[in-house]
Amino acid sequence: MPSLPVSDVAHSETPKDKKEKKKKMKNEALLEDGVSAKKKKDSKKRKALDVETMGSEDEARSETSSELVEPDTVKEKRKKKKAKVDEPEDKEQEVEKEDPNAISNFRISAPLRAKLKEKGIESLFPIQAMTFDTVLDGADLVGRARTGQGKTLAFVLPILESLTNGPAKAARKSGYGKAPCVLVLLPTRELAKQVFSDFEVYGGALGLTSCCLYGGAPYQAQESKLKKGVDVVVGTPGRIKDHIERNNLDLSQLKFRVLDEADEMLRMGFVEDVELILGKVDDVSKVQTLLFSATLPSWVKSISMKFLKSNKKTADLVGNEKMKASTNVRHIVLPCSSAARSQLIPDVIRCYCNGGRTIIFTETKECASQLAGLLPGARALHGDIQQSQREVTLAGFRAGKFTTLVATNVAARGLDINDVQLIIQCEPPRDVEDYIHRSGRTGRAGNTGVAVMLFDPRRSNISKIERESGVKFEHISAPQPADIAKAVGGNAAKMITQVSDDIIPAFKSAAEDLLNNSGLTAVELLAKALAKTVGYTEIKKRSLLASMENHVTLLLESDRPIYTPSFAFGILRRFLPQEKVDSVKGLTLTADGNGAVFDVSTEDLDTFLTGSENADNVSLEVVEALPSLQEREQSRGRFGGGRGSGGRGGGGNRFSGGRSGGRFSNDRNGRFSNNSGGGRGRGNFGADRW
Ligand SMILES: Nc1ncnc2c1ncn2[C@@H]1O[C@H](COP(=O)(O)OP(=O)(O)OP(=O)(O)O)[C@@H](O)[C@H]1O
Repeated sequence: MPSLPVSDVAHSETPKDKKEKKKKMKNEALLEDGVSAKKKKDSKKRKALDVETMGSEDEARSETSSELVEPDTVKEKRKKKKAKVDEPEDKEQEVEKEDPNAISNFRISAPLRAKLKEKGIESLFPIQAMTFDTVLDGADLVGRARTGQGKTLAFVLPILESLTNGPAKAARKSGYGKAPCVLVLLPTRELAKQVFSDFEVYGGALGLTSCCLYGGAPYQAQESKLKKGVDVVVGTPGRIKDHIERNNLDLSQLKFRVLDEADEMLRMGFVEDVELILGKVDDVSKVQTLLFSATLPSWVKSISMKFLKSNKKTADLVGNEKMKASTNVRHIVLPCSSAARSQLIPDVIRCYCNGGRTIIFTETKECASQLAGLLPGARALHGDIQQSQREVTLAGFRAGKFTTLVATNVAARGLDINDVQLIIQCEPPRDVEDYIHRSGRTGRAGNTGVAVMLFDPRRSNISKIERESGVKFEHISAPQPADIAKAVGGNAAKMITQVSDDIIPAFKSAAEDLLNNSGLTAVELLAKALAKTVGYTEIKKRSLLASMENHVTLLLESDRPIYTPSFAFGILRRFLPQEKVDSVKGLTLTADGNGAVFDVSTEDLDTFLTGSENADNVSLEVVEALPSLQEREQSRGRFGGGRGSGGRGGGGNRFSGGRSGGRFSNDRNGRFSNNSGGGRGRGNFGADRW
């Protein structure tokens, strides 16, 4: 474990000092689970960087795999080795003294250091600092850190150094037609392109060449790059396998293989392709294998034993920490029926996106297309969209040409897009890993963000995700007009004050007419102008339960506990005609077992309230905030849904943790099979979902 104390600055602070200090504090705050937390939790030293037992206890005993530890001497050793790379400049020495993670403290050569600085990177993030020497010195590695904490550079930097100044240098071939020495496998095309671009930028600084091989793009350009020869190949398993089978790709010279987002790649059914690709290396002892992800379910750890050497190292910045999702993200849940989603989402964006970008995740491709069509200015990204269009869409989103992307899980993993402030999940995902990765598209590299998950209280169960991700969800209800006005009013005012004064004369007489003839005060008129500026011209009251427009939420209580929905409906029938009882939406029991809440149309509100006044021992009132509600699992289990007290059987598939359909499953022996029955898993796996 690296010993990375951060010393205080004793001398009087220069502006540069202040900048460094600020950055350092930011990183410490961001990575409190990693490095600075260590300082705080001296007594619990091993908690933050916990050792992951690889496979079963027996397996672990038979292995020599170990967690990363950094004895005191390593830092000195690192300094000596670094001195061989080149001499530090004076100012670098200063930084080095202050910040043990400063890039000048690592064996990073001058051109790479310059490139990092050009990109604003002056010190390594904890996962990078922790694994740099290990990878450079030749070990296999399993690395886990939360989303957005820099896992990509954790493998890119030491690999590049190894190839140019380290152990792999001697073996590296050069010249026309050279076979690659690095192979990086990723689950999606978009992610492959992103990682490729890091290799291009940083590898380019060291004279190394890279290419990206992914499906949906023409073969020819990829073939000609391979023919010319490259140092690094990044790609998706299916296309890489195709190139191997076409004899375009020679893996005999490989020095590094990287499985990024390893669990997703294997879960998607790429396991056969991955095995075939990794099996192309004759002498495994000469190749280093690195495996990274923010989530490493136990079955991935088992499979890693097959691909990685027995003396592999593990760097786990999540470990046994309860919180597996990003700690920089505000995790929120909001009840909403599927019918109300498209009306609600624009207001959620208004309230929470803070002027930045939003990614909305849907469960199916069809939903993504439909929703993108309904939201002004939004575009869809999913597997049925042609690759060339996918690239245009993502490039447009990155460039800020539009600010709302509606995507399937194809965008859930790894994508690093600047200024994504808000993630909306239209319903709880099937797996906790999906939740962790989707919400991790915001709150990256020290920034903060908001992840809002919509759920239908009658259908979804969020407690499994809460339990397994360690997230404590903040419960909110649909933004009401006052919330929206508050959230966007400031923006609107800013937009108005930014309009040039030169424009005033042209509109002055129209403004005077309005003021004189509208019957409204100047403030009232200005309020209208502000609302119009941000496109909000109607007051729409929403229900709290299903977030439906022109509906309100009522709480029903009686002199007896309400244990079942049918009991609640029975009470309503005592004072309402059947057609009104049938119009009730989303009836859900309260957690205390004493009441039920439901939505009714504002038109029917009077009928309901008057009816209840005439009924004995019944109380009915409009609620402004939702009480705690029973979850589906709880109400069925306790009060007779016929699924047993665990609430997990039968239709519990969605949250059962079992992997349905063509998903990857593992049996007790740690052997893996793709239930879809052969073929490339991706095509068979959840065809409507990606
Ligand atoms: N040392 C560093 N200093 C500043 N920024 C960094 C550093 N390392 C990486 N970054 C930036 O942090 C962001 C997140 O990095 P990266 O995409 O590698 O995260 P990740 O851990 O792989 O996330 P995910 O699990 O979502 O794939 C990127 O924009 C990257 O450029």
